[in-house]
Amino acid sequence: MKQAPFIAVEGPIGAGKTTLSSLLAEELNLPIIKEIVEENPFIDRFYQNMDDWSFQLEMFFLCNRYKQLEDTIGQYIAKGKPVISDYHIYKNLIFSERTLKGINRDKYRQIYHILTDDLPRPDIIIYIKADLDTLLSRIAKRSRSFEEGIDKGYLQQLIEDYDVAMASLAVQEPSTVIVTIDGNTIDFVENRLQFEEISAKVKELIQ
Ligand SMILES: Nc1ncnc2c1ncn2[C@@H]1O[C@H](COP(=O)(O)OP(=O)(O)OP(=O)(O)O)[C@@H](O)[C@H]1O
Ligand SMILES: Nc1nc(=O)c2ncn([C@H]3C[C@H](O)[C@@H](CO)O3)c2[nH]1
Repeated sequence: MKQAPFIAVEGPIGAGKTTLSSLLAEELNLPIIKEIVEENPFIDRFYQNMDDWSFQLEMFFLCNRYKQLEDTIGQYIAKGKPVISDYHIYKNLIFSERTLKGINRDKYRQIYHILTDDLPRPDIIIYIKADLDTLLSRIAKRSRSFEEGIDKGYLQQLIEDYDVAMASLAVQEPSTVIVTIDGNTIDFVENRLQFEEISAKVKELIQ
């Protein structure tokens, strides 16, 4: 593994990406890139009416993450500095393939590839897998107003989409190391020992 790895934490909604990446950033003394959530002007409306708001929402996420990734490249990756992010840019495609339809989906896919195909990809992906009940209880625990009443079918579909996407990334980007964590049984929030096992594994990979 190269000396200055680019690490991304991924998984479906509420899997614990921000929590785990923040803990790892602290433990490994890494700068962290977090996705923008609260400032998103479309997210409330999207959860109320996905058909009407998905294109605006997906484009907003894509533009934001593209800009963040450009900044991350300039500040860290191009300078050979390690960095951890609580998402992989590929998540745009995972969500948009599910929420968009027809011509909008085709156009979005093209824009996604134009913007991102030449950008560096993470060296390590930490993929947190969790089932529907676990995600629903974590989402409830976090208690964001716009996620109240989140559609279970949508969440279940995303769980499956993530599995397919990770398998496809393993083929598309064979040099990327994917570390899969069972978010149902591993409690990296309350159980220090379990967190340390994860951080030891990441340390081993980046040394
Ligand atoms: N493994 C875990 N064990 C116990 N609690 C957890 C675990 N992972 C996350 N949590 C809790 O679940 C909630 C959601 O976690 P977090 O916000 O990190 O998820 P996320 O994947 O970043 O969500 P989003 O997809 O919305 O960005 C938080 O309250 C967090 O403390
Ligand atoms: N549709 C859609 N596309 C995305 O790229 C995307 N990224 C995150 N989210 C949702 C999940 C959480 O509710 C909340 C915070 O992660 O925003 C997304 N929703």
